[in-house]
Amino acid sequence: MTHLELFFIINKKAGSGNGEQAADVVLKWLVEHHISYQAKITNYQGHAIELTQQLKQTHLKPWSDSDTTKKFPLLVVIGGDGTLHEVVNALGDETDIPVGYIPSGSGNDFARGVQLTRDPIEALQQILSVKQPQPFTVVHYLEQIKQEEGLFTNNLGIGLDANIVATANASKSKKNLNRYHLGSLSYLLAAMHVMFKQKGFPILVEVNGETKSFNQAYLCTTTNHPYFGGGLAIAPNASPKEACMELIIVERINLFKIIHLAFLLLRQKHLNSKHVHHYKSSQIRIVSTTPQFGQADGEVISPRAFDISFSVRERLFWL
Ligand SMILES: Nc1ncnc2c1ncn2[C@@H]1O[C@H](COP(=O)(O)OP(=O)(O)OP(=O)(O)O)[C@@H](O)[C@H]1O
Repeated sequence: MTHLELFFIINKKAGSGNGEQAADVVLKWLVEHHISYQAKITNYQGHAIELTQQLKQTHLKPWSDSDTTKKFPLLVVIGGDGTLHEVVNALGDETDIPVGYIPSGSGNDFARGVQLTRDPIEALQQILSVKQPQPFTVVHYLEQIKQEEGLFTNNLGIGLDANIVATANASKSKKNLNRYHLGSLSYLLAAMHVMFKQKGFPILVEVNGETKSFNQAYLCTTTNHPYFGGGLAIAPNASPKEACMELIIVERINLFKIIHLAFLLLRQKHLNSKHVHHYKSSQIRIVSTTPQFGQADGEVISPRAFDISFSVRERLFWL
């Protein structure tokens, strides 16, 4: 018996097939323990948005409407950061509808950021034992030029990190590596390629009442928790439990210095570099006038200019 009515959204393709493996063990465990559930499988990019919107119409409800005499309908995502991103955005302002999560992507940065186990059965048992959701910070973004808005759970980057994700997704090697469950290696290959190709670009930043301009930005990432790129601690002190986000700007420097900085990043010492600028705030605006790739939670935004304002929101997760 459980106090929850479970609705799963499953991306079997996440993590080069990890999603399918995780779903198999989780659903088998539930059957063995006589716990009923409903499961919906995503068939294409964006499908998790549609499935969440359907469930919102029919079953899901805000935690404030929970009734102790009835099972609470809980949406649980099995997939990676991109699938979670779609679900959180489909729920939008309804941040009081909790989301459970069983991470099974390749990067799993959100799971790292909220210190959630990456063992599917442990994550499931945690969901079943929890009695109420807990709030975490997510970040709202509004891009003024194209009038687009959304939420991210991890980070939104303009420049290098976005270029790496776009290059990896476009590469033929990703498909081949995915066949051998080595999808993450395609990001490393793309990083080595793009690190040298990414040019500096001008940005303007408004943060904590000050306006700052950078002529040669290289990486410009706003983040909700420490990790990006599958466990790299770009903002080691960021916390999704605090009502603020962090902005990291790295300037374009020569190749030797970039390589040195990459080693500092691996040792979480990069914030000491004079080429790395670090801000913490609950509101940030970034203007980037030359077309650059963007990425939100690992989902690519094709090259464009950005005038983007960030603010923090509280959202409930069932973790
Ligand atoms: N059946 C499907 N076929 C192809 N793509 C899908 C399918 N279902 C979902 N997707 C898309 O797959 C993309 C990647 O999913 P997700 O981010 O969950 O996995 P991942 O990239 O392996 O994990 P992470 O982001 O944690 O590294 C998302 O954009 C999602 O919309």
